[in-house]
Amino acid sequence: AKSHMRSPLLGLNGVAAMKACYRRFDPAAYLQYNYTPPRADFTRKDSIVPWKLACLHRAFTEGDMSGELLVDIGSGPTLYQVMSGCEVFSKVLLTDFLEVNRQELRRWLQDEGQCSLDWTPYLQHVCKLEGRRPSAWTEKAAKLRQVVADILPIDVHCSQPLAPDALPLAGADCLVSCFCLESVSPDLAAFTRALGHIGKLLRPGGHLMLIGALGESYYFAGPGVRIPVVPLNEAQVCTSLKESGYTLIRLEVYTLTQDMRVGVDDVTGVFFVKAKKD
Ligand SMILES: C[S@@+](CC[C@H](N)C(=O)[O-])C[C@H]1O[C@@H](n2cnc3c(N)ncnc32)[C@H](O)[C@@H]1O
Ligand SMILES: O=S(=O)(c1ccc2c(c1)CN[C@@H](CF)C2)N1CCSCC1
Repeated sequence: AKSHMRSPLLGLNGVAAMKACYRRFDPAAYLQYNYTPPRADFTRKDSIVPWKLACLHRAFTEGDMSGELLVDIGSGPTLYQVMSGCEVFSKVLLTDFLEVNRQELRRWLQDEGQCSLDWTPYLQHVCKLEGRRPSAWTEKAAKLRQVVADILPIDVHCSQPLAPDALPLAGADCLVSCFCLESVSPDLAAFTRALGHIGKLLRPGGHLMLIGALGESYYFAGPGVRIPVVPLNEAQVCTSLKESGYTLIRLEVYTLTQDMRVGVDDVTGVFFVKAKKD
């Protein structure tokens, strides 16, 4: 009977249970679910991709950024999140908890082919935002391959998420993190703690670009791979930022249209935060 079917995750603490879920994360499926149409439809003005890429472009190019080192926290198998930043920072570090994701990134960066997703439309769109002709995407791809210095293991639940020698003593000049913290934390307290842990990687006065899901309680990272998510609202995001030593510069919210709700998760909105470390 069902009753004796105890979940193998029971008995683990919340963080350990989340880590057990991630052992089944399927990069190719994840990319297919989230980074192809209808969610990634460049022909539609109201699609979420143009909105997110525009938020990142504006945040990186409005003139208040300085320094050399940008670190992407929980990169996963995706690169869109550093396509604007790679023109502003001379060194970019990508990070993820899973080797399968680090491998996916390495495959693209070493241009070995067999990538799970073609990032060209994303590169072309960011070129357009920069006032360049879309055919400059090959130069942007080369720039990205040139500035990404490494792809490192990370665990945002550790008080020191990266290896001790991964960053210069002063820390990173800028962090970007997309759909990571709320997707890897068992509850709001763990989300806020993780925000504090990554804050320690950032120099005072450095910027954090945080993108994440609002109102999401689960998502699928492969067929039958259901991963729990901390459902957040805007107020909780703002409170967690303040509690973790950041000053909010801007919060923007995108509410997903009905046709963007494709069954791979129950996300209702996406937030974009630009903040500064106190
Ligand atoms: C929902 S995906 C986000 C991927 C990508 N940043 C994006 O924008 O789509 C969450 C990522 O967090 C990673 N992750 C899981 N546990 C983690 C942990 N404890 N610390 C840091 N990253 C973790 C996963 O491997 C996965 O790549
Ligand atoms: O905002 S998305 O639709 C998106 C992208 C990624 C995710 C979600 C939503 C919601 N579930 C998250 C689970 F962690 C992952 N988007 C997909 C197209 S490109 C820009 C990002």
